[in-house]
Amino acid sequence: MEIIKVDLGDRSYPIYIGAGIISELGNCLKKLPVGKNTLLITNSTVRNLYGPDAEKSLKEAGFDVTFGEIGDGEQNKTLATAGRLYDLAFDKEIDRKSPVVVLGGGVTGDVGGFVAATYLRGVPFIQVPTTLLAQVDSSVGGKVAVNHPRGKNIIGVFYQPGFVLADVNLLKTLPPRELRSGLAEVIKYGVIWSADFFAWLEENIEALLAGNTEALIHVVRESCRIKAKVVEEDETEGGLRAILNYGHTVGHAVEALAGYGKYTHGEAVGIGMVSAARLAVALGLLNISDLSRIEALIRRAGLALELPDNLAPKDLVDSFYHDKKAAGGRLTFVLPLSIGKVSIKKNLSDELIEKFFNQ
Ligand SMILES: NC(=O)c1ccc[n+]([C@@H]2O[C@H](COP(=O)([O-])OP(=O)(O)OC[C@H]3O[C@@H](n4cnc5c(N)ncnc54)[C@H](O)[C@@H]3O)[C@@H](O)[C@H]2O)c1
Ligand SMILES: O=C(O)C(=O)C[C@@H](O)[C@H](O)[C@H](O)COP(=O)(O)O
Ligand SMILES: [Zn+2]
Repeated sequence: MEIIKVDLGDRSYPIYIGAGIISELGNCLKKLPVGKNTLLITNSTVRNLYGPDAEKSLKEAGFDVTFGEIGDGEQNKTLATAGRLYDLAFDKEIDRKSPVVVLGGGVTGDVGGFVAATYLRGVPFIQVPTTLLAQVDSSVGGKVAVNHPRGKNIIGVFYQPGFVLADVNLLKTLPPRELRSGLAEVIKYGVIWSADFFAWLEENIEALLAGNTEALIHVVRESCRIKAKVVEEDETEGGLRAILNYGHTVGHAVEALAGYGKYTHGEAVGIGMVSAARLAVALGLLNISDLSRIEALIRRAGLALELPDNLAPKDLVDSFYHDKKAAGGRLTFVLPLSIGKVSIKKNLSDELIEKFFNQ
């Protein structure tokens, strides 16, 4: 089992990475000063697949387990779902020492984490990510949230987990579409931070798509290492952390406008990364050959490059103004300057953005 540390003072925590380590969940939890009464939040799909393994490990380590099951899909990442989990937590006498263990993809992690952060003003919280996207991104860094009908992750807080346990063996049952979706966030790290990692992905994308264990461990490790560095420097997105939002201004707009669940988060981010890279080329910030490499890798990952045909440019641009990076009515875009380097642009005129997305 490998360990990557997220260094945040008294909110520091380990990310455990390996193949076949779900059996260690209970032992890892025993190291923390928590009570026995555990709420295990998962969805119907993941409960059938891995609920028994997680429950067994927790029980063998002496924990009592209550399952909190949510519906599968982005459309369930709502305050109503959180409300049902609060009711269950109350009924099961979850107290300030009771660990909330979240077993699932980013949807379960975000809504379960939001409940852990807000119930009793915060109870211990553990992330057991079961999708590639959740292992490389959503389980790390403490952004927890639910959606508003008009915008992604509009209601949320920063709340770090006690640890993250990423078992890549769990990815063996992941539908291919979800593996591809996770690769979008993986490619993001190459573009925003590391030309070497991007080049490694160009070499190994087929192995990843085939579910090769060593390749998956490598991407989970490298992605978590990069995300940890960014979060350590800027936990609550005062500045640098916005680079993790590369592709998300357009991506979040596509998800919300198409109706939650039509595009996966990764699919929408893939389209958003291409749009932002093309905007960077139009502004003379990025050269065409880097754009071509970004487009080619996203295409090879099996992801779409183009915005949906039926999406009205005006609706798209309007939704940019609700992006969390927008402030004082001004839009912010994360634009690549080269592979491995991005810039957070706050001074782009509204006219320029409107013209670009209307063409
Ligand atoms: N908090 C953050 O920093 C952060 C970062 C990135 C994304 N997100 C959020 O994460 C969400 C997307 O997460 P996601 O892509 O994991 O989607 P998801 O949670 O909906 O999971 C995708 C699908 O895979 C299924 N699944 C999960 N694990 C499985 C497994 N091991 N085997 C088979 N099926 C499995 C799920 O039931 C679901 O149907 C979005 O809401 C996005 O906004 C948050
Ligand atoms: O951790 C971050 O910071 C990110 O931006 C990671 C993103 O991949 C993730 O989708 C995040 O939830 C988006 O954040 P938001 O603040 O734009 O909702
Ligand atoms: Zn994302």
